Amino acid sequence: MKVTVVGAGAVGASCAEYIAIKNFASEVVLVDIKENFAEGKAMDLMQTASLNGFDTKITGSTNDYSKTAGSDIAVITSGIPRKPGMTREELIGINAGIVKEVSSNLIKHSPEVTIIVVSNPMDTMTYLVHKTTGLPKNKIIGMGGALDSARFKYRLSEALGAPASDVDGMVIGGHSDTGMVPLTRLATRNSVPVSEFISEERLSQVAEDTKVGGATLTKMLGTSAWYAPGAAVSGLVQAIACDQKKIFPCSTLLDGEYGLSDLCIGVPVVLGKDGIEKIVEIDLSDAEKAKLQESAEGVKKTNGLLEL
Ligand SMILES: NC(=O)C1=CN([C@@H]2O[C@H](COP(=O)(O)OP(=O)(O)OC[C@H]3O[C@@H](n4cnc5c(N)ncnc54)[C@H](O)[C@@H]3O)[C@@H](O)[C@H]2O)C=CC1
Ligand SMILES: O=C([O-])CC(=O)C(=O)O
Repeated sequence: MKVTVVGAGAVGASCAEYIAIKNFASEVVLVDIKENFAEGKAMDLMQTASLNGFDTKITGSTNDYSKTAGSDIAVITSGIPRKPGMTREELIGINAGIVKEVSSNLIKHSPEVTIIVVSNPMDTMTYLVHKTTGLPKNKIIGMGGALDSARFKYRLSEALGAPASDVDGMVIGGHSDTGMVPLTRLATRNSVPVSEFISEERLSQVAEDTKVGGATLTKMLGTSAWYAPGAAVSGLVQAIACDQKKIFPCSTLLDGEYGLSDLCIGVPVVLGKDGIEKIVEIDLSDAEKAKLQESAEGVKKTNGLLEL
């Protein structure tokens, strides 16, 4: 299993590290445009192999895509992150050009690749990768919901005074400060609806804190987060590489599912060796449907800024 990670910055390197530590891939190739940067990150990570006990071979390349040839999975993290006070949508001007170029380069050398898109604004960048590569829709996956759901579980665990491992919950919709739809109605603590333990008011606060999870960290760190994003990407890569058939909310091209079409947005999907093997349509309440619809309108507005 060969995995390419484009962008050896904060998220790309974190993602490569988690993939290596989980020890399921034979090879990870890091690519960056900055001279010797990916090579340096790869060397630093390889020097953790004996310490962390993994056999994955990590190499780096300065924009030489021949080194990525035959990749099974590629992750696109190249592009600029936001600074405090910015929205993800404001990154489109620079990141669209980068994502377009990177995805074209990837498929030249790996025509069968499955691409996971991370660069923001992620739902729109995922749509752009469809338009650029023409890959089948099961092979293009946007990562946002896996991270947002992890943040939802973190906030739920805080509110419940319970470990995150005792909590389950999912966030669908666009990966934006206003577009996320945390499914509070379906969140559980060890199979018991969380509404049995906390008030509606507290649950609404959990949902609001979840939606601004990325912005909150950007304000604290001066740039956006990387540990949880890297871990979330590694979970998607592992599900595909190991054919796990796990459900994650991912941004995928919709064609009538949830009453939406011609956009990529976060909905639950089954991930396995063929990438997105199924889009799972769950019964949403009228209020949840309305929120998803509103979120989709936001994503479509951002898609409208693309020069296709
Ligand atoms: N979808 C999600 O849930 C998340 C998305 N992000 C997004 O991921 C992206 C990366 O974030 P960070 O790693 O924090 O940024 P970073 O600045 O640390 O790393 C980005 C890297 O991309 C490289 N790069 C730029 N243009 C390139 C090109 N044409 N080819 C190859 N490499 C290129 C840069 O040299 C840099 O090393 C941002 O757009 C950020 O908003 C970040 C966290 C979560
Ligand atoms: O907040 C950002 O800009 C980066 C991101 O998408 C996240 O951490 O959720």
